[in-house]
Amino acid sequence: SHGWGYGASNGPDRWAEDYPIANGPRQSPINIVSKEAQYDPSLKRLKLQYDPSNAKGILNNGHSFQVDFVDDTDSSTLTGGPISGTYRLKQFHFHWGASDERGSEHTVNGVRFPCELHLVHWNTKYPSFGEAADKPDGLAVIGIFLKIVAANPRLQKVLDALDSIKTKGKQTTFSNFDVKTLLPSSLDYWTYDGSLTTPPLLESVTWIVLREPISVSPAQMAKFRSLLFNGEGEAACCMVDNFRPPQLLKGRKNCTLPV
Ligand SMILES: COc1ccc(CNS(=O)(=O)c2ccc(S(N)(=O)=O)s2)cc1
Ligand SMILES: [Zn+2]
Repeated sequence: SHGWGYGASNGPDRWAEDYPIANGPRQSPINIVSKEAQYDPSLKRLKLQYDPSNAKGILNNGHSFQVDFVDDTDSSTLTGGPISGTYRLKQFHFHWGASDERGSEHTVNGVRFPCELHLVHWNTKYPSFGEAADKPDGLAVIGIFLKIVAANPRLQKVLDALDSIKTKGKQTTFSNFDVKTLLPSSLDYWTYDGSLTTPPLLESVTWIVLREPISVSPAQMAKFRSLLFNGEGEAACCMVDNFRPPQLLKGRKNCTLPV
């Protein structure tokens, strides 16, 4: 397996060999130090509108699984917050650990969560996602922590679909899903300029990390861990620990809290 991954031979510590930007000035994720976050009165509140009919499919991409959205209109968008203009929802996916004490990519005051949800949006000032993906203001990703509390019924529809995409490359239709149901009650956030957390590690992401986690149960976490990194018929390798650890700030403002 020569491609990048999360194993000893192809994991985050070796990505710089094929993707030198891994050592760049605005890499993600980072550790968020809440007391060092500065207020920025110019920041607005997040405005999210998601149309359930835009949900298209669910795919095991060999690194995580993602739910893809139709993004040819402005019906599922992110506006406000730290960004200007309109960003369209492209997909959402998760990162998680082999056990509950790790799994998130961002950390808060050194605390790791068992899972982190990423809602990936692209700037409509560019003609397409592919065109936006390598621009400094091209993407905006909302990060939401999952915390072991109780079962989250809003996750169930996603988790129930995992049985049919167990191995790399498998996908199935996934329609009529309301992303708003995955949001916590507060949309307070930290924000900073960063990158994709997987290769190609493009430094094109305005990160918006919500302060309030959503809940997940141990049984639901076991469902995430039932996925496989490998393709059908290959040696089984559990899809776990698919997270990049926090990267150096390199002079960036730690984070800026909303008004
Ligand atoms: C131009 O070629 C390209 C451009 C972009 C990609 C990445 N694909 S992607 O946007 O779905 C994401 C990867 C990682 C994400 S994270 N964990 O930071 O939210 S988002 C691949 C090929
Ligand atoms: Zn991600």
